[in-house]
Amino acid sequence: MRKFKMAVCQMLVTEDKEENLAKAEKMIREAKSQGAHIAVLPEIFNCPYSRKAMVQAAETYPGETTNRLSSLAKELSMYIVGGSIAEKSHDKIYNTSFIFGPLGELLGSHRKMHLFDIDIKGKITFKESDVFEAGEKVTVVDTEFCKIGVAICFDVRFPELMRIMALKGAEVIIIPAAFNTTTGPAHWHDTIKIRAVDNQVYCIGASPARNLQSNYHAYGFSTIIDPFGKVIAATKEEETIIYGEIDLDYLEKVREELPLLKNRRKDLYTLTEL
Ligand SMILES: NC(=O)CCC(=O)C(=O)O
Repeated sequence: MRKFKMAVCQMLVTEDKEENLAKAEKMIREAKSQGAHIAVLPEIFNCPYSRKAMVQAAETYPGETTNRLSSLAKELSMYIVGGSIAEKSHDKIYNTSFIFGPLGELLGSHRKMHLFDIDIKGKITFKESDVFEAGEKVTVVDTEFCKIGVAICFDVRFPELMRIMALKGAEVIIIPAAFNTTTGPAHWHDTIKIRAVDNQVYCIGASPARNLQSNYHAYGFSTIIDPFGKVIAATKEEETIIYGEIDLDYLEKVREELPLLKNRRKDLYTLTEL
């Protein structure tokens, strides 16, 4: 199939894990009823984005959250990009996205590679590395439609990672994220857009809705951008689902008409991973 429908579930995440899992399920069911083939959840969707909550909610794989996502993917016969959760592995915790196919099978998982450690004076200080270890591999999964790259939030700021995914064949890059109200307005829209334009991919940014009861105020503004940089779906802070059609023939046309990937000077520069 050269065209398929993507749903981004911008869910409101609360302190109640069961409530979050039920909300995710409800939104994914709604996405399916609207004809979506792939549903995407936001970064850390089963608990608040805080050190204490993430440590408490951490689960091994397989575990409660991933079992539920896998069963739902199978029942609905759809792809689910499970945002991310705190994944416990041995004595470490990772910020991990689990991706399930329509048989409920695990297609891949991405452990956030770049941890969100920032200190913008008087605005926002966050040290994700107090909780998480960084992941070490680039994630591109195969689906019946195309290859899909998955990276998590702060990862999107590293253009080499996005380029490697495109060079590994990704035509869609999905970014479960939770930008904040300082860097969100400044960088979220432009960063997602330029990653789509540079790599001539569909770029999908999936945020939680903004919860003013929580200590960390997610920016929201989930979006789907096409390979020419056009916003094909977007929202603001509220809880909602956005939908967009991914058209692989259009992507091919953009790549033919504006041949960026083809015209790289590999004789002069290269990425060492490839
Ligand atoms: N959860 C995150 O990685 C937040 C990233 C972010 O807000 C940024 O500015 O980058």
